[in-house]
Amino acid sequence: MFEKSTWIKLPRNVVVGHGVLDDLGAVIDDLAVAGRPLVVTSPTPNRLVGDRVRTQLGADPATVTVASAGFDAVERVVETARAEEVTYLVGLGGGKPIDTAKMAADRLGLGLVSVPTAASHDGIVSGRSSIPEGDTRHSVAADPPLAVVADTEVIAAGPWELTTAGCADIVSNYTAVEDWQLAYRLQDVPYSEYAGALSRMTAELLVENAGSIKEGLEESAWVVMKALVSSGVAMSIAGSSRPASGAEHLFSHRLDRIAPDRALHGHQVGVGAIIVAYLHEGERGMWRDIRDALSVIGAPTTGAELGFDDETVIEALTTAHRIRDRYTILGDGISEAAAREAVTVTGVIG
Ligand SMILES: NC(=O)C1=CN([C@@H]2O[C@H](COP(=O)(O)OP(=O)(O)OC[C@H]3O[C@@H](n4cnc5c(N)ncnc54)[C@H](OP(=O)(O)O)[C@@H]3O)[C@@H](O)[C@H]2O)C=CC1
Ligand SMILES: O=C(CO)COP(=O)(O)O
Ligand SMILES: [Zn+2]
Repeated sequence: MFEKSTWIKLPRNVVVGHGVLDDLGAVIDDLAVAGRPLVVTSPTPNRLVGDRVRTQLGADPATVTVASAGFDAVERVVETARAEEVTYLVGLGGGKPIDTAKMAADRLGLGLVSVPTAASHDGIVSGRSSIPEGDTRHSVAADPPLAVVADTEVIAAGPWELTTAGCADIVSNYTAVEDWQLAYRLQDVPYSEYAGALSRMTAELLVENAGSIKEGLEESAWVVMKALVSSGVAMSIAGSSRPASGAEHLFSHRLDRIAPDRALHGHQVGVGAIIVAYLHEGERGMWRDIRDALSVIGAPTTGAELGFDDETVIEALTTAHRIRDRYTILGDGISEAAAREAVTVTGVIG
């Protein structure tokens, strides 16, 4: 029995490769979003490639530079877009400017072109926007970018830790799907076989190929970008972040509340995925494969590597279920003893 219609929103053009920044003008022509753009960027990406992007966008496009994310930055973009009478936005950089632009584009009812300079998490391609503000850290629905132009030469030249964070965000899809299936079985949460299978396959491929993802190899940026796109598509099919966000994301959002910006999103959810895989499957489960894949890539596998002491890790794990109304293996909360055992056995603390 069909209860409702499904509206799957996806990017129309996804261009990933060496030097594709120079194809941005052609990609935008193909989208037929004629008119005046507003570039939303942050200091480093603007310095690195801002002029190269602007030269392809016609006469002297306006630019908003976002130094830190928040609703005030979204408001600044909205006001500038209205004042400049722009017809589409270009988000240039990591998650901070791209998500700011995504939320502003949604408010304005305008299209967004995403030009990531870092493959740091799947928000750079997805229909989810996450603006850190007050106690809210998790994403909300937003239209996905009309197009994604990801230049692997630019991304590979950036800090390797941003790419390892993107890898870890993908690896965490494994436990996200486990949690989603659990919620389906125990709580009748709607589950999409297509989105679940795509998301799990994306995580498994990355775990299997972890050995070939290496610093200094541009191909690694290409592999990770494709996986991030795949994860974004899974979320679009699901119409929620469920395929890519379970208890490991709740744990990360809780860490963000305790200490914003101490560690990268992807690194936190990667460590969360080790713990959550153990909670799901016990000693003989997937947690070792997840830990080993993260370790081979060079992503953190312990609380200390994230910059958190043992007690903070346990506090985050025992309170993570309060972050949002999303059923996971954490249920209504796990005991301190269970949390301590999970993080000790997996080597996340100690
Ligand atoms: N929509 C979603 O599902 C999600 C959204 N998010 C959001 O994304 C944001 C975090 O994303 P993240 O990408 O980590 O953050 P940033 O956009 O802040 O980028 C991380 C750092 O990398 C720098 N940088 C970016 N590109 C390059 C490059 N090519 N070379 C050198 N440095 C570079 C930035 O410089 P500078 O400081 O100059 O900007 C910044 O210091 C948060 O605001 C968060 O809320 C996070 C997870 C999921
Ligand atoms: O980061 C995400 C998926 O990787 C989005 O998840 P949240 O909805 O938990 O913010
Ligand atoms: Zn994530």
